Amino acid sequence: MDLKQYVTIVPDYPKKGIKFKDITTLMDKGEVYRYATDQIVEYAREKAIDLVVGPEARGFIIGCPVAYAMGIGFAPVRKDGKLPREVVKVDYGLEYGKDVLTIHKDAILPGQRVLITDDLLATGGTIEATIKLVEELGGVVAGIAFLIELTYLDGRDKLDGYDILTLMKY
Ligand SMILES: O=P(O)(O)OC[C@H]1O[C@H](OP(=O)(O)OP(=O)(O)O)[C@H](O)[C@@H]1O
Ligand SMILES: Nc1ncnc2[nH]cnc12
Repeated sequence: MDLKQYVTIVPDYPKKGIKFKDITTLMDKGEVYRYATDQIVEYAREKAIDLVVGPEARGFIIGCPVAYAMGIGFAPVRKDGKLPREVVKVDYGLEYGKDVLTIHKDAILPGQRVLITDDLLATGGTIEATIKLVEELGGVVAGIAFLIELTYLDGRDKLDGYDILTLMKY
């Protein structure tokens, strides 16, 4: 299936010069959303994943159905102040701003093989920060899966040494 036809490109959102890749027009078509999810599930099975971790908010959209299909857990990475118990934190930058990401301290058991999911790899700041959180808790980043990779940014360089699946490149 050609997934790209279901992604809508929105110019100058949320800032002038950004070509926003809107995946809602992929997600709202059940067979297309399932096809994309199934590709990531297949990858996660190959990597013998124990736990899926995804950053707020679009990492949840990709990661939760994968975790459900595999019968494994999902641990959310959230922006500062959103998780109710003890967290570890990291600062990060992204294509159009910067922020703080957090994860619950007990979200990952040491040695668990983690799949990190997100909709899109841009500068790589979000996933670089997510990797730091997973590794700080003793998790092993066994794979990273995205729907979309923006190859005109250098996100992949930040993730050097990690195994990456991307379903679409722009
Ligand atoms: O590779 P990067 O430069 O870090 O950019 C990619 C990140 O930016 C977007 O999330 P955003 O922070 O806009 O949050 P949202 O999912 O809550 O909209 C996107 O969903 C990725 O998580
Ligand atoms: N160009 C883009 N489109 C959609 N989400 C993004 N997150 C960071 N850059 C993005």
